[in-house]
Amino acid sequence: MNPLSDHVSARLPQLQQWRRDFHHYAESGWLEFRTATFVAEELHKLGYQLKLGREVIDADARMGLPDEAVLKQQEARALQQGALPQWISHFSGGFCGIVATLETGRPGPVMGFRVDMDALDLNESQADDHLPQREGFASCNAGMMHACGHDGHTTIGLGLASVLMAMKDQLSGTIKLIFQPAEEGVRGAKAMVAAGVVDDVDRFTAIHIGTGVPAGEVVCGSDSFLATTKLDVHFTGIGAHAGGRPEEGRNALLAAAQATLALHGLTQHSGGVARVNVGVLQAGTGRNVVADCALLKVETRGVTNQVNDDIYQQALRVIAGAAAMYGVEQRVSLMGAARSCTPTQPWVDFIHQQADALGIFDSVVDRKAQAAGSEDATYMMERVKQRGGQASYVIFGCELAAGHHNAKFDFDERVMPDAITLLATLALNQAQYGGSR
Ligand SMILES: O=C(O)C[C@H](NC(=O)Cc1c[nH]c2ccccc12)C(=O)O
Repeated sequence: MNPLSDHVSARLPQLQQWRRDFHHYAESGWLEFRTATFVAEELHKLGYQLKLGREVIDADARMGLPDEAVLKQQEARALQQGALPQWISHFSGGFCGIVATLETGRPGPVMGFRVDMDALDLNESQADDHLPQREGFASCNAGMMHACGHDGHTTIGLGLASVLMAMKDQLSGTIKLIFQPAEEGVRGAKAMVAAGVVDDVDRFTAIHIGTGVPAGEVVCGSDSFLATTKLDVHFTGIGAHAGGRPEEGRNALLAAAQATLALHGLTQHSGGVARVNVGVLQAGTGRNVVADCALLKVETRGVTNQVNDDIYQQALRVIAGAAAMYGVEQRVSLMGAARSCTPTQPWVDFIHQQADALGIFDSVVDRKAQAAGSEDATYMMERVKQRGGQASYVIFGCELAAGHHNAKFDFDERVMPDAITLLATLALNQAQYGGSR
């Protein structure tokens, strides 16, 4: 046994308790009020310096913010569910971000670690074969579910905070732990970058668990992120009597339906993988009324920023065309965005070497070929790289009960201590890093 593994092992019950609590009180993007107060309280108790809310989130750079009424109602819901009143004012109005800093007082780099805290807009399965349901920690919030593992990420962030504080005499430089809201829909990271949270970071590491990587494998420099743009489209037509005067109507429902079918055909690009998804289509108000309103929630993705931009421009033409076909108005709102981004090789090499040396992983690889998801941590990586720092994105493989974004998603909790062990090792052994900066 070594001191690090002792510290991690001693925290196993705490890790499970945190994770299951966050899972039970799942909160969607910009609404992580309860989660954020608990994270703040734990980090404060550990002795970290905290920056909260507006200090770490630029109000105007937030994308895809729920409206004022929802923010208010969800804050009240969080307080009813035990959110800590002494912290809530910092997060009020959709500012659920936290940056915890540990200055060791010894010279060394600023090491940044980023985790995300939000759930997805999804109803969790209530079937008996779904472990969180069986064990009583399935989401109690309708339409909100941790179906991507961010409950695990938040827990890994807190576990890392706890272990590093316990071993602070062996650290040098500065540790900066970033707890981000609203990763789903790629809405939160840009606002934290705009607030300057990574401007002083020399070596940046973001993480994800699962994503199809097998248990026991760690990907040290994932680079398969799709650039993406998220948009809401509002069609406004004219209502009319569907039997008596249909010709006087302008049908927003048909425009939305036409646009949806055409959008799903827009995935051809010689530059590589491109995707379009219409995840929500809402239209109309009554059976015998020509629908005067419709809403689409759309995303485009591409293997490069260029491919995504091209598909996005094509999507705008399709939307305008569908509106013209039916004589309705259309308005597009940008709801989120992320870039494709590659990690810096010297930092990937260091992570790889440290993961190998730990001996707790069956397989350590640099990258995975498959393009799959998007990530707004890419904004943070890009900023750190721009300023000459190192950045990577590490994926910890683990067994999943069902795929990401599925109502039966669940992950094997044993991935959490392994992730904490590697991340803590990067901080503890940073002096062994031989690359630039
Ligand atoms: O675009 C988003 O809303 C972000 C969201 N992000 C993730 O799901 C995280 C993720 C990144 N890479 C992978 C690969 C597989 C599953 C999940 C991911 C996504 O891609 O839908």
